[in-house]
Amino acid sequence: MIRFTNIYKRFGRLQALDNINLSFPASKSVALIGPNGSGKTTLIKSLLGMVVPDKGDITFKDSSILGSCDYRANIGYMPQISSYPENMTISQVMEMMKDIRQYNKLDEDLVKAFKLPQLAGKPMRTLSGGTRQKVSACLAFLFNPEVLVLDEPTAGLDPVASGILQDKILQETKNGKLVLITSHILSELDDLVDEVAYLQDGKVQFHKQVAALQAETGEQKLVRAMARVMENGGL
Ligand SMILES: Nc1ncnc2c1ncn2[C@@H]1O[C@H](COP(=O)(O)OP(=O)(O)OP(=O)(O)O)[C@@H](O)[C@H]1O
Repeated sequence: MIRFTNIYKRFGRLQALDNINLSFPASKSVALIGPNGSGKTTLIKSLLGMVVPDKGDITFKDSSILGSCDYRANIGYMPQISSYPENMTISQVMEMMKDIRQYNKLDEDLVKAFKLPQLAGKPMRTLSGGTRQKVSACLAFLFNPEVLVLDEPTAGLDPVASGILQDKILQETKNGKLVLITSHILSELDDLVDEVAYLQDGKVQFHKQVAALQAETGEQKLVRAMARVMENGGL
């Protein structure tokens, strides 16, 4: 569904993405992991059109997205740090987004599960970090996109909210969507992701099915499997 081919991105002297080749199919949930500064957010932003690669191509359903913007309606994005019109209330932000976006069907599962209607009148500037994250999650899923890009989605969420979001991710991959997740909390990715792409210094160290990783390392938990991979200097 999404393919990165020979993607390079440089910021000054720093090679943030260094010949990235990755392909992600529909109906899968994929973890993008790697140390701080390894290029995960830059990769995500290049898919979203927020960073323009120096070289290479990115395709969505076999069509190049570079220089195009229509495909963005098919991607829901939950950023690591969100920025909203701070004086608007939650409901005003949601209504504004509905006015801007084209959509066939709204998906309000998370809006209901997070009980956002009860908070609808609160201005964005007054929200706790976790509630802001909930608003971001609701907006990412609201327009029923075919691809979801979630950057550190559970950071700041309490365990109940985290569980609700994880269940939603599992349900949507079953419904045929592609979900790309970055997270440093590997324990939260257990039972959630089907594949892992590991980046380091802007390069893909490996991209594997979780089942293959578990079989190769003899470890069921992602955190332990990843530790084995590091010990062995990559598989
Ligand atoms: N706009 C920019 N200008 C200059 N350097 C940038 C810019 N964006 C990212 N970088 C640099 O590119 C490298 C990759 O950053 P990126 O945010 O993609 O890493 P990351 O893997 O998402 O890290 P983290 O886990 O900390 O979120 C870092 O060294 C970062 O400082």
